[in-house]
Amino acid sequence: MIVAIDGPSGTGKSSTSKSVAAALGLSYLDTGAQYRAITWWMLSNGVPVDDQAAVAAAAGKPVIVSGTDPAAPTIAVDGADASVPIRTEEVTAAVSAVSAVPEVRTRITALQRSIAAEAAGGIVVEGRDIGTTVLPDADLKIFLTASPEARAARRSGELKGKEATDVSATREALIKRDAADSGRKTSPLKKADDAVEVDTTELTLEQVVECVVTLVDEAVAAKAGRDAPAGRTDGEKDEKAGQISP
Ligand SMILES: Nc1ncnc2c1ncn2[C@@H]1O[C@H](COP(=O)(O)OP(=O)(O)O)[C@@H](O)[C@H]1O
Ligand SMILES: Nc1ccn([C@@H]2O[C@H](COP(=O)(O)OP(=O)(O)O)[C@@H](O)[C@H]2O)c(=O)n1
Repeated sequence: MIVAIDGPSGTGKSSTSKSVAAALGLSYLDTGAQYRAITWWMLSNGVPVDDQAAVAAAAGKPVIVSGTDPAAPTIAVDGADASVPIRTEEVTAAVSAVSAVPEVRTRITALQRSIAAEAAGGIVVEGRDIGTTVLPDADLKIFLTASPEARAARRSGELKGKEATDVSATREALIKRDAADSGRKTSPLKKADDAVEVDTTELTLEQVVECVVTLVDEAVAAKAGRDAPAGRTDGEKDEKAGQISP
């Protein structure tokens, strides 16, 4: 079971994906953390993030490793834990420019596909282009939305000090990042045609999780129906299998 959850910032992708994965025993991948990690590496290594050619030339250098346990997801760059530094304002302001570089996307997309392929028990992958580009054959695609006001209020609730009170600055920064992510040439933020859209503005996190768990259960049932050979019951299938390999 592969579940793709996309949408702009503050719609609840990370919180929902982690809870759904934990509830259903699936792995979890935060692809935004990977783009943040490569951005942090560029900033730490003096690569000018507005210089596409410089970013492209360095795109293959950092070694990024994601841990996919939804109860304790991890992100490491060149062997060091990067979970704290990738959340700074500096990284947040630079990540859209770095993630728009095609060489960066090619590398990170390949990494994401290999992680999804290795997740034998299934995985929830969240980001911006999972349903459209990274995993177009996902069993279930969800696109989360929410009003800019709700998203800004949620995000500023997470920030400390002065930023926490400045909801309008957070809102402007969010809108700017959405525009950059939606407007880029390579793999923009976009709802896949076959994604289910869930507007979370008026929903609690618990309600969103419940809604997504129901959608996953339905997708699992539909997949089981598709995989069962036509015209045979499960009992007949077991009997037949038993004859071939006792
Ligand atoms: N439906 C919701 N109602 C209220 N707060 C929410 C809801 N969904 C998420 N949040 C909160 O909003 C913040 C941003 O959520 P997050 O899951 O990080 O969003 P995203 O990954 O889409 O950027 C978190 O503090 C989270 O707890
Ligand atoms: N699949 C993805 C995921 C993130 N990103 C980029 O990474 C940035 C950070 O993603 P994130 O999910 O951590 O952002 P938040 O919504 O948590 O603030 C986004 O603004 C995009 O520029 C992307 O391009 N493609």
